[in-house]
Amino acid sequence: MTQRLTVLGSTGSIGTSTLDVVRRHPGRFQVLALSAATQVDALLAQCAEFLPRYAVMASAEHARVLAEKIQANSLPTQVLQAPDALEVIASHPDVDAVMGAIVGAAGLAPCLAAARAGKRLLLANKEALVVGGALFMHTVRTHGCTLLPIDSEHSAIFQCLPEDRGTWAQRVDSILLTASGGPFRQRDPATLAAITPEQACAHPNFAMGRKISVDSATMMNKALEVIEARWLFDMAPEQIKVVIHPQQIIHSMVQFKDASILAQLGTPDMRVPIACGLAWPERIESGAALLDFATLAALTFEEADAQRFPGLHLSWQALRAAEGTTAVLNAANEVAVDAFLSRRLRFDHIHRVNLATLERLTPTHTASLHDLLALDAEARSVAQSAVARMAA
Ligand SMILES: NC(=O)C1=CN([C@@H]2O[C@H](COP(=O)(O)OP(=O)(O)OC[C@H]3O[C@@H](n4cnc5c(N)ncnc54)[C@H](OP(=O)(O)O)[C@@H]3O)[C@@H](O)[C@H]2O)C=CC1
Ligand SMILES: CC(=O)[C@@H](O)[C@H](O)COP(=O)(O)O
Ligand SMILES: [Mn+2]
Repeated sequence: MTQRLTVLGSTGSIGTSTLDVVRRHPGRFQVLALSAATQVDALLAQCAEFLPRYAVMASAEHARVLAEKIQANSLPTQVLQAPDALEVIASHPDVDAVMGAIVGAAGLAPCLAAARAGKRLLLANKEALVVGGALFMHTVRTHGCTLLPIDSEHSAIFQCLPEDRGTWAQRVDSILLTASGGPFRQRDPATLAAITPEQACAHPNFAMGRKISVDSATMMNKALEVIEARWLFDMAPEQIKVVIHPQQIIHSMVQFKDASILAQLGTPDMRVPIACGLAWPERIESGAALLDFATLAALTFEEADAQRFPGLHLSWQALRAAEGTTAVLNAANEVAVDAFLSRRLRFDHIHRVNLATLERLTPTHTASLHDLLALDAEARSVAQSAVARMAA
């Protein structure tokens, strides 16, 4: 049966890869809704190709421009813009599956809406779990949502874990998240102050959005992924380990109680976990190249250097601190990365902003979406002040 799809963040790296997989399977998927923030012409082109019923832009001005162009091109798509338009397309009764590919905490409310509506939710937006993990997983469990991880490491773990979730506690010892180490894995830490956004965004294996690329360079991406794994797989913080594997052929591993390890391998191409999530439990062609073991170079592993990547350990610390501390860390990091990308903050000061924000703010209320969004806003304000102090 045709799967009717909403793609949140369709103009981004994950969004366009999702539509590339969809394009390869005519008749299997129907795109019901798409969303973007700023790229009007890219969304217009997607509307012309996939003819969705709805398109959402994040701001009224962008929505107005898109609506004019949709009309000028005689397309059938209705443009929506309202604070809750993303939630509307994420929970629409005619939608079967939602791809959560918005970057940052902005994706939390629509992903939660999809979970609350019991959708099949393909989750790339790791920040949604970092901000709202407990509430998010409670909503998934109580509303019949099928949650499928899209982040490559978590898709790998999902594929390696036994299907019967009830047996994990007896069978699984730990999770081994692999990390590339980013573009500065071998760079002298003393030279990190002069890093430019262009250098930081040059990921060794994946072409991704700018925010996650900077996170990979600081290894804050792996810190967010440790927190994401804690919630997705209900593991204690000490059961989640990180190992650098620069080639990113092994996408992550599960270590069992008997010392056996299962790993998932493949070409580093996000269309693989996306196709896996779109079709699960079936398997469909993704467009990715097959791994050629005859020409594959050595697979190597190393420990992350705490001096070069001081942010990595904040994940375990935040998970052990008061609930909501991971939301504070996420907000601080979003503010700091944005300041770095707009050349208002040094690369090596991203960690200092994160630390300063964590030191200033102890969360108290985290039970509802409203609480979490208020905490997110407060942490952003504290982090902005830290950025201003460091830039002065
Ligand atoms: N890229 C990758 O390979 C991977 C990404 N992820 C995760 O997937 C998510 C998306 O990453 P990626 O595709 O790289 O990011 P991109 O920056 O490439 O794309 C983000 C998408 O979200 C939209 N968007 C941005 N801000 C807002 C907002 N405030 N409200 C609504 N929409 C918004 C953008 O619209 P517009 O472009 O129109 O401005 C775009 O469509 C992130 O959480 C990331 O960590 C996980 C694993 C791998
Ligand atoms: C493709 C993906 O899932 C990204 O999270 C990517 O793996 C980044 O990896 P590193 O953060 O290890 O560089
Ligand atoms: Mn990842």
